[in-house]
Amino acid sequence: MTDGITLDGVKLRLGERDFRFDTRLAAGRITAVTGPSGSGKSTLLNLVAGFDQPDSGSIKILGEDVTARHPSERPVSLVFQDNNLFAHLDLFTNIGLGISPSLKLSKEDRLAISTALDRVGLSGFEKRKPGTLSGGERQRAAFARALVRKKPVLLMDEPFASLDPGLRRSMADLLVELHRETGNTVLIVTHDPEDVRVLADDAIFINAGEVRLHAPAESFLERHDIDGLDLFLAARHK
Ligand SMILES: Nc1ncnc2c1ncn2[C@@H]1O[C@H](COP(=O)(O)OP(=O)(O)OP(=O)(O)O)[C@@H](O)[C@H]1O
Repeated sequence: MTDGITLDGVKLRLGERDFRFDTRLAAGRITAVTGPSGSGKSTLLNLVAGFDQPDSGSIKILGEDVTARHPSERPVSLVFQDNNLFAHLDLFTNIGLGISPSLKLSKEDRLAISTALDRVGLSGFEKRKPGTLSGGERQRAAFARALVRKKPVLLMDEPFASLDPGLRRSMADLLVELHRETGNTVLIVTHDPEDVRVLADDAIFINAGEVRLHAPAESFLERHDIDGLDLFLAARHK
């Protein structure tokens, strides 16, 4: 197995909470990140993205040690809950920033932005500011920005949480399509066992700051011997 993301002896304390991650995630696979609220799912993504720094241990992405690297220098795209969209810039510009922080955009780049907006169903929204969009539209805009960045690692924190079931499905299909095209390494935080079934190659279950199970999606869904996992598997997205 080629390593996509490795957390080696990573320890971190945030307030009163301790986290320990010793995990290797295979390259080129979609891994669902599950666990109860407050267990450490977002913290795991923040460590990989570089928004949280481990107190000890190291983090590698595609074999390269990124522990000391600034978030902007890590080969990752993010779709996080707050969408990280700039309120004063229109959607076209927000997505363009995903390609070039100085907004030096070639003709191909501009075409890629239009195509990405089209793929997430936001054609015609180019001039809109994030504040004029619904929560689900903002999530889709964040997804479009991840599409144009073409980084080898994609980190998604509940990216479909504000979408209705129809849109969830089409965004999930788009993610799988993108993954087939690029072979990127995807971590997706979800509270929905259906996402594990439909989207994921592998799944991990985090509880109280540690990975308690890491398994291929199919066998993950059949496990009944892990504390707290039954509750997750019994959940149905409303
Ligand atoms: N900067 C911080 N200072 C203190 N505590 C923090 C900090 N960041 C996170 N925590 C705590 O660490 C725990 C894990 O947070 P995290 O956001 O990783 O959980 P999660 O599994 O993503 O939860 P959810 O499903 O609710 O989004 C929570 O109890 C949270 O309050």
